[in-house]
Amino acid sequence: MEQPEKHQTKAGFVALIGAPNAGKSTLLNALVGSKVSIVSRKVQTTRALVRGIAVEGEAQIVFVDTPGIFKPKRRLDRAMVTSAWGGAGDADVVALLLDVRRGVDEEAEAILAKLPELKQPKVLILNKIDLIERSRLLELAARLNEKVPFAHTFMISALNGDGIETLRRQLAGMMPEGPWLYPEDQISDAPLRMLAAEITREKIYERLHEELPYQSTVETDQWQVRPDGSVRIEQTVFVERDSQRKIVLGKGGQTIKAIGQLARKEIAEIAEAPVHLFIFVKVRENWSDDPERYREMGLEFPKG
Ligand SMILES: Nc1nc2c(ncn2[C@@H]2O[C@H](COP(=O)(O)OP(=O)(O)OP(=O)(O)O)[C@@H](O)[C@H]2O)c(=O)[nH]1
Repeated sequence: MEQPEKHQTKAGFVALIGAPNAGKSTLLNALVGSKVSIVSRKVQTTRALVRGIAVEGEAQIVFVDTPGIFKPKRRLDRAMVTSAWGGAGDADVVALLLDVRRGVDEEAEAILAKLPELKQPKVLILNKIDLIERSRLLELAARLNEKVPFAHTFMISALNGDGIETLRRQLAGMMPEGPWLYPEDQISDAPLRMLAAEITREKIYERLHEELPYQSTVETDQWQVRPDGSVRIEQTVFVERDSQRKIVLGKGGQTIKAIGQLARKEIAEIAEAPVHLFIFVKVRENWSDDPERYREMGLEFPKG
């Protein structure tokens, strides 16, 4: 008889599904312990699949951070939703993350109705427990488990870390046996240039969320390591109209300069090198109907 290996490794994928603002990015960062996904108070900031990789004992857990699932209207929204469900279909475990304050609203109902289509084991993660009373929490957990048979229910606060360790341990136990999928020290396989674009986009949102709702996208065109070890990065911000370009530039270029300074600091942290950042702002009418922009974001271009 074959001896079982003493230290059998495990590895697999966990798809995080949830309505916008449920706290997916915050949770991913807490689980992985490093900033790999963009956290923002604005909804729908996560456009592409960003993976964070956590290691727990002998297990490697690869998290697929899905864009918020909501009712798609525009083409870009539809691409995000398709990408979210696609990511879930490939995963070993599907984790539904809910904001306990919002309870079972219309959006949660829509997700719950679709969950049975997925074959994988499902877990329920109730987030933001720091914001509601325990009795309401237990009632919500019971109600949700009546709707969908979840393998586990976790109650956590992604923000203050409550329940995170237990969640990571249990998920690790659910991973299939097999060799690790990524090198041990790797926390994200999202290319650095994509992360850099996300960071700049985050700064634009923080600064201009009133004036420029969702009508911009950022791409990293150049990532050049120089002989002194510093990195020269060129990025383009695409907007749809010249009026938006003026807003992004600001008076005498003040706005883009401020955005660039903030972005440069954070990009230098992930690049672990000094960064020279050059940002260009271009008008591209209907960029949200251009297949090439979708490829850059790692999304399928939805037809029609
Ligand atoms: N009080 C509290 N706030 C939280 C908790 N988790 C997340 N938040 C907040 O909820 C907001 C949304 O969190 P995100 O992580 O950006 O949400 P998301 O689901 O990733 O959103 P998208 O990427 O836009 O789909 C942020 O302001 C977080 O700080 C929590 O456990 N408690």
